[in-house]
Amino acid sequence: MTLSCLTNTLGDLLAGPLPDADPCVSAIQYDSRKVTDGALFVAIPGEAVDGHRYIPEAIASGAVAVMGELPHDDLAVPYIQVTDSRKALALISATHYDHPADRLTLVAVTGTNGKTTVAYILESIFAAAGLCPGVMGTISTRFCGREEASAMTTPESRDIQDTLARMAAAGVTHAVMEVSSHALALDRVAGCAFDAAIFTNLTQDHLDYHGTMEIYGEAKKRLFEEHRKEGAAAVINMANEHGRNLAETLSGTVFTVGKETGALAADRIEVAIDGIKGEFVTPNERVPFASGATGRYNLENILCAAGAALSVGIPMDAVVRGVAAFKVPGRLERVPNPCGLHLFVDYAHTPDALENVLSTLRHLVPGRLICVFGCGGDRDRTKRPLMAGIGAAYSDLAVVTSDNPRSEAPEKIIEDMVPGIDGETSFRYEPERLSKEFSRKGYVVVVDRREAIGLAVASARPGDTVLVAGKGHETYQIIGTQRLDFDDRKEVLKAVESTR
Ligand SMILES: CC(=O)N[C@H]1[C@@H](OP(=O)(O)OP(=O)(O)OC[C@H]2O[C@@H](n3ccc(=O)[nH]c3=O)[C@H](O)[C@@H]2O)O[C@H](CO)[C@@H](O)[C@@H]1O[C@H](C)C(=O)N[C@@H](C)C(=O)N[C@H](CCC(=O)O)C(=O)O
Ligand SMILES: Nc1ncnc2c1ncn2[C@@H]1O[C@H](COP(=O)(O)OP(=O)(O)OP(=O)(O)O)[C@@H](O)[C@H]1O
Ligand SMILES: N[C@H](CCC[C@H](N)C(=O)O)C(=O)O
Ligand SMILES: [Mg+2]
Repeated sequence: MTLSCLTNTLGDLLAGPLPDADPCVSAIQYDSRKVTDGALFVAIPGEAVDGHRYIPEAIASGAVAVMGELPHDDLAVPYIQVTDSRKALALISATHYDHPADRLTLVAVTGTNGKTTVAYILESIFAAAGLCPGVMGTISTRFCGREEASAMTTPESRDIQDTLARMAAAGVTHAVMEVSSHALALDRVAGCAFDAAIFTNLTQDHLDYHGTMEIYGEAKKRLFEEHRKEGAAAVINMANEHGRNLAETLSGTVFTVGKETGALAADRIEVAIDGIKGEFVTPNERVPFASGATGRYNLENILCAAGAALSVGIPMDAVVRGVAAFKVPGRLERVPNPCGLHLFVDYAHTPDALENVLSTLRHLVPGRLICVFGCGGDRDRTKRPLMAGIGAAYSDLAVVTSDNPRSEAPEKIIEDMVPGIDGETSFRYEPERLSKEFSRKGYVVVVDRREAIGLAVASARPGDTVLVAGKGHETYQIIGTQRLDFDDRKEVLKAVESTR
């Protein structure tokens, strides 16, 4: 495609005169390290570094044109100045890949918690309907039997368009994307128009990036205001106040879920440790359903996915079969063991998620509840005491440990957490003083996650429950700049083996 075919779509984003030369562009890159012969390099002023610095490197690697925000009149290749590099990158990428979003039925899901789960449920529903699903999200990008582990929940715009084009070429008919608030704030989904957009919930996370809950909420709202196709439904979870407010303020088609008088609700719900059953209620019918996922919050996820599926024309019987079949790795994943313990691994890494998963287990399992958890480094610090408070309040024993410390000192992260624990109701045990017979509700600090899991398992009696929270499907632990092999599911089993 020629450079002018790409720049034609930029309209108001153009900030300077277009160059006379019109080379053929074979690829678009925003990272100079990936530039090869014939590429257009888009320089992004980032938070860590300024992409404009890498223009010489990109040209040396074969870039035939460059786009960026700063003025440049001295380059060896044509230069296009724009007002917003990220937005321009998204629009030209959509053009370069020939608008793959238009060749698929594309559903987006946003919200603080539940995106990955909803994406798995929708994938299962699409498959049950005999369609060919594709998914882009936290765990992986997968379609037509291929699966690539994800580096990000929502990739950069160019990579989204590239993946959607590969999906469409492979025969994917229905794709679902998790859309993070970072992606919305950084225009990664500009150039995508969705056939349905789902809102799960909005609770505290990512304040390190967004600053306030209001700004965080505004970022999420952009999905519904800017990225829906004409007539596409906003599928809104009415079980929380943010959802109810959003449903009121949005124009266009709003498909509410979880409200008795709405488009889709649930009735006669029974929540047990091995799953949920009940009836879907629409204005026209009542249909029984069952799922192997448990917890009220998963009922909300099921309703969100089912609502989106119905809104894009999937029949109810396929919805019910898809809901019965889905499984999400690392989300209340049971670890079978020979010791009579109830062992679970879950990805709860926000206060709301931890509260939901702990209160679910609290109501459904007998015996004592032991929870191992930490907080990620280089992420929202203000959630640390809140998570610690919740972890200790709901558990008989909270084992406070490290998650992914990243560049922070693990001990410092724990220092931020511990003040959130109510010392009146939770006794601080020293690790060496803790025995299986601990009788007072309390907490213990063990910085090393492997040792923390070992202590939790060693402290449990048959019939007790151990929840290892925060890392779910992750198969690594990030300490400093090292990414070390670490899988909570394997670590729990190893701990069981060594205490037998
Ligand atoms: C806060 C955030 O999202 N940052 C993203 C942002 O980084 P940035 O603006 O700091 O970019 P930068 O590193 O300064 O680089 C600027 C430009 O120079 C380029 N560059 C850099 C070096 C070089 O040698 N050559 C070169 O061309 C880079 O490719 C980039 O285009 O743009 C980069 C390029 O697109 C992203 O890689 C980076 O994601 C980082 C890795 C990240 O950790 N993001 C997380 C927080 C994130 O997005 N998470 C959400 C999930 C959140 C949730 O749980 O809901 C996600 O969607 O994954
Ligand atoms: N609807 C929900 N409401 C509250 N908590 C939830 C909900 N669904 C899942 N959770 C909790 O949040 C955790 C993360 O769920 P999930 O991976 O589906 O969310 P996500 O939005 O994709 O998260 P991330 O942004 O980190 O990728 C789960 O392990 C569970 O503890
Ligand atoms: N997408 C989330 C994942 C958090 C996972 C948790 N294990 C942590 O490292 O904090 C984030 O980057 O904030
Ligand atoms: Mg996710």
